[in-house]
Amino acid sequence: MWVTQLHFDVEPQDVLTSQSVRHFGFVYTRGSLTVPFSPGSMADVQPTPRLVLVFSGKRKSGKDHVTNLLHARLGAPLSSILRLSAPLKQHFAQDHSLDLDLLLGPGPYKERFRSEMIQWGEDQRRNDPGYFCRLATRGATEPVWIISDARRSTDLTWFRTQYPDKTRTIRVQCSDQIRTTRGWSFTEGVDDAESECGLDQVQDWDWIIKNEGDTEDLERQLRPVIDLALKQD
Ligand SMILES: Nc1ncnc2c1ncn2[C@@H]1O[C@H](COP(=O)(O)OP(=O)(O)O)[C@@H](O)[C@H]1O
Ligand SMILES: C[C@@](O)(CCOP(=O)(O)OP(=O)(O)O)CC(=O)O
Repeated sequence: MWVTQLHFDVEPQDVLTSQSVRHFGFVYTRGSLTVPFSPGSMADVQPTPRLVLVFSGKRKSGKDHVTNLLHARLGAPLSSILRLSAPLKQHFAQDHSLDLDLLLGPGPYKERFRSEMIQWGEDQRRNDPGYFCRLATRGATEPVWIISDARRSTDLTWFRTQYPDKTRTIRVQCSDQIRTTRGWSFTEGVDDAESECGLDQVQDWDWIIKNEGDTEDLERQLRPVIDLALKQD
């Protein structure tokens, strides 16, 4: 087997906790990583998408609904949905013996653990604000990335720093009344915390999508996003 030396500008903790590295044998010395050279191990190199669509919005605004619709319109070979909360939930489910599928779904199960997950995620981000961005995107090979759930300005900064010419930001909005019909109720410590309010002051969204329930209207609003994604292919 060939062996190649790659230099990474990372800390040991970063490498040792990454999912992809767990899948491949390696020898790590500070600042460099020796990886068995195989097509699989190339997934470890930070990939370069052609377009990064970063969505955000308050809970029950419909981020998953809107990004699922966009993904359906663009198709799987062109795009993939990447959730920043997925690696967070995966770690959290493992540590606390929880049902990962239910945590990932839209139902009430995840709400029972939301505060704790926020806390746990913030502890990880304190050392490394890009931790979940990097884990969520690692190994993604599709040209168009649909990031479904930015929540903090550090999330936007991470994508804009990594992919300055490729990142576009989209805010999903709807009234609190409609969010309530979707199961939302105000929870202290969640709806007034950074997880939900961290991007409230942002003004320079590339698009704002009003997701108030009308599918035709939603499709119309997504048109310029879809056109951009298709044009870049
Ligand atoms: N435009 C819509 N039409 C019908 N149902 C919707 C629409 N937007 C969201 N929903 C539903 O509302 C619930 C919350 O939406 P979701 O996409 O999970 O929100 P978020 O990811 O922002 O928390 C889900 O059950 C979803 O199917
Ligand atoms: C701990 C979280 O990652 C949980 C996010 O879960 P979801 O992304 O499922 O939430 P909504 O879709 O907005 O309802 C939040 C965070 O602050 O990181």
